[in-house]
Amino acid sequence: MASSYHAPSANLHTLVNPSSSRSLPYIPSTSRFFTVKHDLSSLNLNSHSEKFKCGGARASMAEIVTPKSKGKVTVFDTEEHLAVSLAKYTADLSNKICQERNSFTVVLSGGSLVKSLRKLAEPPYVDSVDWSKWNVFWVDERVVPKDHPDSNYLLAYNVFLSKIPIPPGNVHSINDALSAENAADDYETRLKQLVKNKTIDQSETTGFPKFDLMLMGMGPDGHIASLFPGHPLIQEKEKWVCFIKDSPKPPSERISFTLPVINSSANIALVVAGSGKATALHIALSDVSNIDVLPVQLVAPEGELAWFLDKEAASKL
Ligand SMILES: O=C(O)[C@H](O)[C@@H](O)[C@H](O)[C@H](O)COP(=O)(O)O
Repeated sequence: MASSYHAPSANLHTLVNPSSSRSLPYIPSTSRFFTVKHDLSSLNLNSHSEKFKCGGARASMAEIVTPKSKGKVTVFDTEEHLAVSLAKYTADLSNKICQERNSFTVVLSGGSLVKSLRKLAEPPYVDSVDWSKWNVFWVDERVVPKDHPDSNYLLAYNVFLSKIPIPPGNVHSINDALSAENAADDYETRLKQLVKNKTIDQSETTGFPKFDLMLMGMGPDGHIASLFPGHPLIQEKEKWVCFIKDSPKPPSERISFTLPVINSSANIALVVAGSGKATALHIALSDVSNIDVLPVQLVAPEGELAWFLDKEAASKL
C-alpha cells in the first residue's frame, strides 16, 4: 500500500497537540517512569548501574526500569561500550536460539546500527558464533543496485557480513533488478516460502513471520525501518513487505517490513546513539501524550524489546 504522502513540516520540537489548538508547540512532559542524569556515574534511580570490561577499560552502563511494554533500556556512556554490549547480547541470543531450534533468523536495518554491530565480527564472537545457522534479512532496503553507496546490503556486507563465515545462500537481500513495487512483492513471496519450509518461524498469534531478532535503528524523526511519521504505510495491516516512493529520507524509493511483521518478532533491539535522537527518544520512552504518534512508539513485539542507548541519545530522558 503506497499513497500520496506529505512529509510533516513540523520538527519534533513543534509537534502539535491534536486535542487542543493545532498550532500549540509540543512541550515534553516530565517522565513518569524514570529520570536519567547526564553523568551516568551519578545515576541513582529505578536503575541498576554497573561497571563492565570494555577493551581493557572499565565502562559504565545503567539499566533503566520502564513499564514492560517499553522494554529493557540500557544506557552506555559511549557508543563503543554500546557496541561491545550489543555484540554480547546478539551472540548470547544466537547461542540460545540455535540450541533450541538449530537456526537463527536475524533482521538488519540500515543506518548507524550496522556500524554498532562491528564487534560481532571480532574475537571472541567471530569464532564462537555458529554463523552457519544464521539467516540474515533486511527490515528495509533502499531500491538501488547492491554496489550502490546507498545500499543497506552493501553497508552490512562491508562492516560485518564480509568478515564472518556465513553461507552466501543464507543472506537474503532484495532483488535489486526490480522496481520498488516488484521488489517488495518478490521479497514477501520469498519470506512466505521460507516460512513454509520452516527456515523462518511463524507467529501462532498473528500468522506473520516471527523473526528471532530484529536489530533496528531509529531516525531523528522517530522513524523505524522505512516507516515514517504520518505516512499511510504505518497503517498497513495485511502486507508483509511494502514499498515507498516518497521517503522523506533519501533515497526516496525503498521497501520495508510492515509493523505487523516487526511486532511479531521474538526479540527486537532498538539501537539509538547521538544527541540528534534525544527528543524522539524522550517521546518514545516517556509518558508523553496527545502528540502525533511516532512509528517508534508503535514498536511492541510479541517477544522482548531491548533498547541500547548512548548517553547523548538518553540526555532528555
Ligand atoms: O535504510 C534506512 O535508512 C534505515 O533502515 C533507517 O530506518 C535507519 O535505521 C534509521 O534512519 C536510523 O539511521 P541512522 O542511525 O543512521 O540515523
